[in-house]
Amino acid sequence: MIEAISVSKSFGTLEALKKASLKVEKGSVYGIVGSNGAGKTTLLKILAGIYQQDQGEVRIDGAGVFENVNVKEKIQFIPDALYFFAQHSIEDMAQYYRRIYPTWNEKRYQGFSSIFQIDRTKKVTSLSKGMQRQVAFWLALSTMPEILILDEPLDGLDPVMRKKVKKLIIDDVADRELTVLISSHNLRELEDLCDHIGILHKGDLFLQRELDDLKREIHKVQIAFKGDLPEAIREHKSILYHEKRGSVSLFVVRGAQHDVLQHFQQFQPLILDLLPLTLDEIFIYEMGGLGYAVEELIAE
Ligand SMILES: Nc1ncnc2c1ncn2[C@@H]1O[C@H](COP(=O)(O)OP(=O)(O)OP(=O)(O)O)[C@@H](O)[C@H]1O
Repeated sequence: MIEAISVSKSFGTLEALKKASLKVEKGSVYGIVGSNGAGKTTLLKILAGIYQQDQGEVRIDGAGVFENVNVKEKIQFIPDALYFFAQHSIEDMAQYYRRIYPTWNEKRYQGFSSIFQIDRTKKVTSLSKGMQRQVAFWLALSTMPEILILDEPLDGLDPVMRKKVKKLIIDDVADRELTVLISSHNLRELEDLCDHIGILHKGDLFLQRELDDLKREIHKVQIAFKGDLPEAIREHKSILYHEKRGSVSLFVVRGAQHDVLQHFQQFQPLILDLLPLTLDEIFIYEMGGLGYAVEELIAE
């Protein structure tokens, strides 16, 4: 289990992370989303034990992570900017990992060669960006990690490899309760993988929910009337967005489905549709509440 309790981190005068708290249960997949510069990488690096927090506590299975070798052996962190030793082939890197990780699984490493299909004698730094990312997953998953921390993990992978890597992660979560923390701007992808979502903005982890709850709590309403839109319809306290498209009005409203329906039905519309939002849309509307301009970003 990963726990962060009121964790803060500054770089000079910049507060990159402000009292962030989160809990990722064993076997759970937690996605961090946020605007550029929100503090996602900073948070992941603290949880992976690469940066030390200024304040607060970080615990992996109850123990501190910074400079704690026993804990770090259980964690694999794949950063957004990958690093490999300049002259090392894949096999040399594997040898390095074999020496460091007592949990290294040789059978798995050999077996993955049919998935990744890259010549193991090749120098890693001579490979393409996407191939280097494949190597990062190949090595990381061969150590049988208990915790996987991924920063923009699928960036640069082709669609087939994305699918294969996602399957490897999902299988490890199902088969051996791998705990995963992922940051990504690709919300469509997070939607496939995550059961929990946290939204970070300017160092503040301001919203955390189970993905299913998040989706249940916010709705897109398409509504049309014979005449004009009744003025009182806008009085629902949790309307996040409203737009008129011809004779149809679109509302994004936070609240329980039953309450939202009841509010709109009382005006006896000609058409009333309640639609689910994608994670992309939820992110855009929630960020809109924080002053981000949403109008030009609205998904259909
Ligand atoms: N080593 C560092 N030294 C100084 N400032 C830093 C350092 N690392 C991050 N920052 C600053 O901290 C803030 C958060 O950066 P971070 O990389 O964590 O954001 P992010 O959410 O991962 O962004 P992105 O989505 O753009 O990758 C930014 O303002 C960044 O400039």
